[in-house]
Amino acid sequence: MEIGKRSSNPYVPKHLRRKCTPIESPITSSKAANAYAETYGVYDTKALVSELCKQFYGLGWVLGTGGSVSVKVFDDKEPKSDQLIVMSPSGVQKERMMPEDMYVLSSDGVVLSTPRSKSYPYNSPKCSECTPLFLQAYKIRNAGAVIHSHGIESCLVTMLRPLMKEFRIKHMEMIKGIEGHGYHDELVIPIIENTAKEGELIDSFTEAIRSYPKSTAVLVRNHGVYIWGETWISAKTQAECYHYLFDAAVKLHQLGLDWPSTPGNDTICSVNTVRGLSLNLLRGVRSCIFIGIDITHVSYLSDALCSLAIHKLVSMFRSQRYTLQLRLFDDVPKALQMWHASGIKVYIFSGYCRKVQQFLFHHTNFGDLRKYLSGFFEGNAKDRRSFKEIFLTVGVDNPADILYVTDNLEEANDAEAAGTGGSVSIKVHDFTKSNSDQLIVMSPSGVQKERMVPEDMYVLSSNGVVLLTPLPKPYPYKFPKCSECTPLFLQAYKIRKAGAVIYSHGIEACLVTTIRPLMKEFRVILSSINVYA
Ligand SMILES: CSC[C@@H](O)[C@@H](O)C(=O)COP(=O)(O)O
Ligand SMILES: [Zn+2]
Repeated sequence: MEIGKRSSNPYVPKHLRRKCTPIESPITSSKAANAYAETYGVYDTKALVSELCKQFYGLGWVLGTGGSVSVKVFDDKEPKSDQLIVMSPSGVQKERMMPEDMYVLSSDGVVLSTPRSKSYPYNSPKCSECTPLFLQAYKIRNAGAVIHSHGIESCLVTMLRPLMKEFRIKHMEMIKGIEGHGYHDELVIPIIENTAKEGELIDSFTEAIRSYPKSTAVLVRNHGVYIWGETWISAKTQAECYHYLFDAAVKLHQLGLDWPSTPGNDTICSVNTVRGLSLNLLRGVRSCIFIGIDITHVSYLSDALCSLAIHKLVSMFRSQRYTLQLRLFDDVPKALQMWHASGIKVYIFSGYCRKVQQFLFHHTNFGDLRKYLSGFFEGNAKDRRSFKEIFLTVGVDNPADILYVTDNLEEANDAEAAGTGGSVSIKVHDFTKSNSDQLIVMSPSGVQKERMVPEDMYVLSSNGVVLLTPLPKPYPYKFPKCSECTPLFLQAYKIRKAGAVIYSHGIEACLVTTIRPLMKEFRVILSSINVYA
């Protein structure tokens, strides 16, 4: 393991990463191994496990010191089977966990780092009793993270049919969230019998893992569930889906319904992928980027000024009678900064004279951004000569090395025809356009929704063309993909002129369709609650 060259652990969300100097010595002894166990890659994972403990406490999975969480320390130079393991301690209040409370183990279970003892009334630290079981999931299934939950649903679901050695469920959309399963698959999870001590589960647990190679969970009767995944994201996502399905089974049982025979709707078609332009700004090498600007980006003190010529506005501004500001969306300065830092030259291209362009980028809502710009060009996207002039001036051999960025699809097509390597809109909100012309912001597919930030969103034109794709994140995050719900959302926007659409997997929304399997409508009468469309 080479330590000195280690960069911050991309496996862990950015806000949890620690900035500190890595330890320089390679691991040659157990002392060095202990030193490695304190590097920031390990610290980041400790921070992640303590954050997950808090989150899982909120979900009721690790109440009363029950349950446990463990994640491998990602290291792209080591096979996963050799990577270190961070483990929550035994008998602790999970919602109060801090990174320094965590244990670090070698891949074969040797404790490399023990948390410091705390004064009375805390017990002296002890590694989780789940350790031997976690190690089996790591070893046999090559897991990247293992979660043990005491969530009440996972306990109750094993009690409904005390003689059953398996939990089975089908015809539930959330089954798709379990690795290796589709909507039409039946989910089967082994149930093992509880023992007085967690460690005594080891034989039946190991046998269950081996006998159910498709399962990524083992239920422990009257106790809880063990869940693992290739990465912490996969383990967590699956854990959420498993708990949802256990909850659904318990509720269906309460309703007197037999959950495995829940009828499905096999007529649902698979959704089409969205056609259109999906261009990621970081994909492919570009030597320079051109940004087209037009009047829609400029906000004025008074709407009445909108129709005035930009030159006049500038002179009015100079006369100090009005305030003029180039209003940019939050991600614009970030993008400019990022491109600038990575050596990409960014130019402004606009029908406005260069003086005006400079003036606007001098006075933005993020201050003077001219330092990120390499030049200003005046021209018309329709005029090929403008582009020829640009190619000559900036000195690119291949016009495809230029990325032309605009909020105007027509202009983008003109630029592309002139040979620039594609086009993408940054963002635009044109208040003059009607509702049906407005852009759509869409959450991405297969993501942890509670961790979403504005930069993770897709931007689509009103007819479903993807105009802006979020940047990819490092492992273990998946490559961005637009929501599978997109075609359905577009219908609600188009047919109902909706301003927003929400698609919920709320368990109530699911169960209400199951109660009367043959009914094609949900109706409420004589109720004090009215359902509004
Ligand atoms: C409520 S105590 C539960 C424990 O005995 C055990 O089942 C458990 O899940 C947690 O083990 P721990 O050793 O605290 O990590
Ligand atoms: Zn337990």
